[in-house]
Amino acid sequence: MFSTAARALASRSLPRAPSILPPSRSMLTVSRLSPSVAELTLDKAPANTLSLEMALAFSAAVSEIEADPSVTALLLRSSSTKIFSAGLDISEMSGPEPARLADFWRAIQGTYLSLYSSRLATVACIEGHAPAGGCLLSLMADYRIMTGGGPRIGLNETALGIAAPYWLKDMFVETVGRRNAELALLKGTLFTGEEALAVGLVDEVLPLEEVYPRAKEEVLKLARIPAKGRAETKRLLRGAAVDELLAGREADVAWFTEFVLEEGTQKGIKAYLDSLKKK
Ligand SMILES: CCCC/C=C/CC(=O)SCCNC(=O)CCNC(=O)[C@H](O)C(C)(C)COP(=O)(O)OP(=O)(O)OC[C@H]1O[C@@H](n2cnc3c(N)ncnc32)[C@H](O)[C@@H]1OP(=O)(O)O
Repeated sequence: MFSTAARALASRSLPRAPSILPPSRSMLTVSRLSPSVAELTLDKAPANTLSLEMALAFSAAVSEIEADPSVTALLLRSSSTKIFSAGLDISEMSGPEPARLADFWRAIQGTYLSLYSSRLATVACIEGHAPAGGCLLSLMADYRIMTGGGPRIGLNETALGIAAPYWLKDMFVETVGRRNAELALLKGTLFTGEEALAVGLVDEVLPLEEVYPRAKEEVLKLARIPAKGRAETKRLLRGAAVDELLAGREADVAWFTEFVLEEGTQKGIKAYLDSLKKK
């Protein structure tokens, strides 16, 4: 059964990410695939990491697209075929200034609140790697199409000595099932496209050159489903999860900041960041 609050959610628009900084549009591009379908391209070299500014720009772009009533569907992709998104910008969590760290997490929550609760039909076109926060971005979509072979997707937070927040963990459990999620989360598994398909983390796997054309075909198809019923169904499926985070947003910020600022966590994050830079 859905809570009264979750039902109420269905009849009002959701709060968006806080406007801490003016969103920069240079990290994202928005275009139209058709009069009713928008395409949002992550374009922040080299790895489409989610910094505070990128997270705010992402939520602002989704809100802007949604504000146009003629748009019913959204395709999310990366300008790079190598990396969809390398997840959260780890330098935001290494030796952070506490107030910025808290704003950073609010902005990350905002990406989830904006896309997971979106009225739009959404497809993620995952041509390259999508670890951790990259996997989060794709999990928020309604349908995921990924390249087979090389790129990896999954929640590898434990490998960094951190943990996925409960709302990301919940979305992962909902998608791949309890046992698959436990196995993957505890080990920090990153899946190939084929492995991800086997556990239900993605919906289709194709050779690289076929991923984007197929993603376009799917989003154009989804755009033709009557928008009102689809949006209402989505709210019924996801409203309670969104509502839970809305009710406990600051408690989640406190959990994140305390965890990240701990000395042991800081050591692990710094070592991981250094290993990335030394590659
Ligand atoms: C309680 C806390 C809960 C917090 C939840 C956190 C979720 C997260 O998202 S944490 C971030 C997890 N992300 C990763 O572990 C991915 C790390 N990156 C990689 O494994 C690789 O970059 C890649 C497999 C995605 C791509 O490899 P490739 O060889 O093509 O590129 P690189 O040379 O490694 O990267 C290019 C460039 O980008 C920098 N970089 C990559 N990822 C991140 C990142 N997440 N944060 C900051 N910077 C990143 C990398 O250092 C390179 O920089 P330079 O060109 O300056 O060397």
